[in-house]
Amino acid sequence: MSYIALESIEKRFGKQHVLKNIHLELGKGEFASLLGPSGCGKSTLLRCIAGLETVTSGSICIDGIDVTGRSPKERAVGMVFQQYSLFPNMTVEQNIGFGLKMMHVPKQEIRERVRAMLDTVALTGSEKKKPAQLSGGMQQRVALARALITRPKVLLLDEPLSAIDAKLRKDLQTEIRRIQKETNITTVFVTHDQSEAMLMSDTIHIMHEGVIEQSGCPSDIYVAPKTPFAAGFIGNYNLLSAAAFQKLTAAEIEGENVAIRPEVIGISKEKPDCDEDTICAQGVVVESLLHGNILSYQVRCGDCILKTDVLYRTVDRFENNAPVWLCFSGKDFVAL
Ligand SMILES: Nc1ncnc2c1ncn2[C@@H]1O[C@H](COP(=O)(O)OP(=O)(O)OP(=O)(O)O)[C@@H](O)[C@H]1O
Repeated sequence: MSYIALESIEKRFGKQHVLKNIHLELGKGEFASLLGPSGCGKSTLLRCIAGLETVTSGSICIDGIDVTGRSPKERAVGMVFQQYSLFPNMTVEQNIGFGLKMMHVPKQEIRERVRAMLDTVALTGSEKKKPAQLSGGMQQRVALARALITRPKVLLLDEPLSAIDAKLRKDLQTEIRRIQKETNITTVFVTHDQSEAMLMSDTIHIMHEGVIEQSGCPSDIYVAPKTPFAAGFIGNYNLLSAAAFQKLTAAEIEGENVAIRPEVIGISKEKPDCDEDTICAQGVVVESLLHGNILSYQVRCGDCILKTDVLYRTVDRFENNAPVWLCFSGKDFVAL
């Protein structure tokens, strides 16, 4: 049975229809991401699960209990937001223990649970510090500890890493996942960053204009997007109309569109020796950009521009306007 089950969720703000017939199920201990661009309804959906927004229709069950009409407190959810929202005048340990104090938990027990939680979030030694003395990443770990200490049934994370700089953000992604696994807490994570969702999640739900367009494990979504939107959002796929693709390659396809990942397309000066399953097209380099160790080319082939990503490990680099050949396996494109 699902630990969290959302059935036919609709949410309207006046005339604006923000969530449309959302179905979502999570197993106990699952880490699910809601992934989508700004304004697609991710935070609203999370707030509906938390009870901070009421749904227009539909039902929400947590641990077998219908919580649709219940207050946030009655739902036993812990939440972490983008803003750290810690109490600035309290120490780290006071911030973490606050929820337990409100629940009138005995002082000795609060001390023990705070100590254990400091250990879980790797903040032992910082207990007497005030939030202003901590880095952004440390503050977010305090926020996480504060959300977890009351042992909620569900952890809801609303873009908790978006205010944190890139290097630290990578560390915290791994750290949050470690803590989530260690506590086995069922978690819904909102992000607009596809690589973050890929790295952290058991399941990804791609949202677009209030609808869940595709759900699945990260690798399945990456290799087999089901809609042009999913393909554009998750794998930086090349998207071509079927007609344009056929003109270019003469390949037989079913569907209206074709999606090809940039990294499956090879680029070379000469036409490569290839078997009948390989598709080759001649083109001209329009642009090249170096992203770390990945060299991204844009190549004009007929009426289309195709992106191709190659590992930058040699001194060879095609200049703009250089004539090139692109080739990829006939198995490596997705018809949508
Ligand atoms: N309380 C509200 N009243 C009216 N409209 C709202 C309210 N909350 C959200 N909306 C609208 O609902 C839509 C979805 O917003 P939401 O914050 O859920 O999107 P999001 O995908 O989380 O985007 P972002 O990443 O920018 O927060 C937006 O058009 C927003 O303006």
